[in-house]
Amino acid sequence: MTLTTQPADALAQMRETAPLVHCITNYVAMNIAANVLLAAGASPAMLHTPEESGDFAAIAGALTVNFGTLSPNWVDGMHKAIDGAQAAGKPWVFDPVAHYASPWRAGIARDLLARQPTILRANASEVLALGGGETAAKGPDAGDEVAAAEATARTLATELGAVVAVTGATDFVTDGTRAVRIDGGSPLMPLVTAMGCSLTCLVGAYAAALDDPFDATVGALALFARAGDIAAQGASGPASFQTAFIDTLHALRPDALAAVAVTDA
Ligand SMILES: Nc1ncnc2c1ncn2[C@@H]1O[C@H](COP(=O)(O)OP(=O)(O)O)[C@@H](O)[C@H]1O
Ligand SMILES: Cc1ncsc1CCOP(=O)(O)O
Ligand SMILES: [Mg+2]
Repeated sequence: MTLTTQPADALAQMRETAPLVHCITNYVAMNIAANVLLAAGASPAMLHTPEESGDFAAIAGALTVNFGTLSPNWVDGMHKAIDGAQAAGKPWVFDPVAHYASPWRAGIARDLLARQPTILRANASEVLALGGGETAAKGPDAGDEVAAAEATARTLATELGAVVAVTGATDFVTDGTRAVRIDGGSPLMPLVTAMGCSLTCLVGAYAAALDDPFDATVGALALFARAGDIAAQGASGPASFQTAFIDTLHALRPDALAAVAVTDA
């Protein structure tokens, strides 16, 4: 097995650490992502202004950068936050939401990728397009299967020296050497906005608590997969699923993660 720290132990460590996570995320995601982190056992802070983002990133356990709702002032705040995190030796996670949506956004994605993220978390269409591939997607929703993006993810991980997580019905995580697939979750997950953005923030929480960013990423994705399975059982649609999902994150005990299928790829 590729993992040194299994998802159950990773969850216990993350909760014991209760890491402060500096999340630069979009207006759509701020509320649900903060609630996801609190329910899972981390401590979120959603702030982005360049006047303070560098100082704050240095005192947080990890930084996450998601550019879903972008403006020039935010871009400045992102770069200052990355400066602060890197100077303090803290990991940072990049979520390039719909980076192919406009030439301006694509250029900013290239600039941020050049800043050496510790972890890249994206859906299959975003990963495919980062590798120069064709995608059917135009906005934040994926239009491609994870399997179609696995080879690109391996190449990107090696080129960037980062962990790359491609999410969808079956998630794929690689650092260029190790690779796993994670099954679970629910088809209701892509029907709730900002689930991926929330997951990116949670990956940051795990990266703050664990030394190995690969194990951290797999741990966070395994928690989402298991919580998605459980929450879907009592949900009648996307809205009740969202509520049940946050309740499940709060109630879930580490030993429940033994049921998640994490297989070498
Ligand atoms: N069809 C599906 N079945 C099960 N889980 C899914 C499905 N689609 C997405 N997920 C899960 O939803 C979460 C968000 O992933 P995804 O929808 O790919 O991100 P994004 O919201 O950025 O497009 C991940 O935990 C992923 O595993
Ligand atoms: C709908 C939307 N529009 C801009 S950002 C955003 C949220 C995207 O969230 P996710 O990538 O998690 O689906
Ligand atoms: Mg997304």
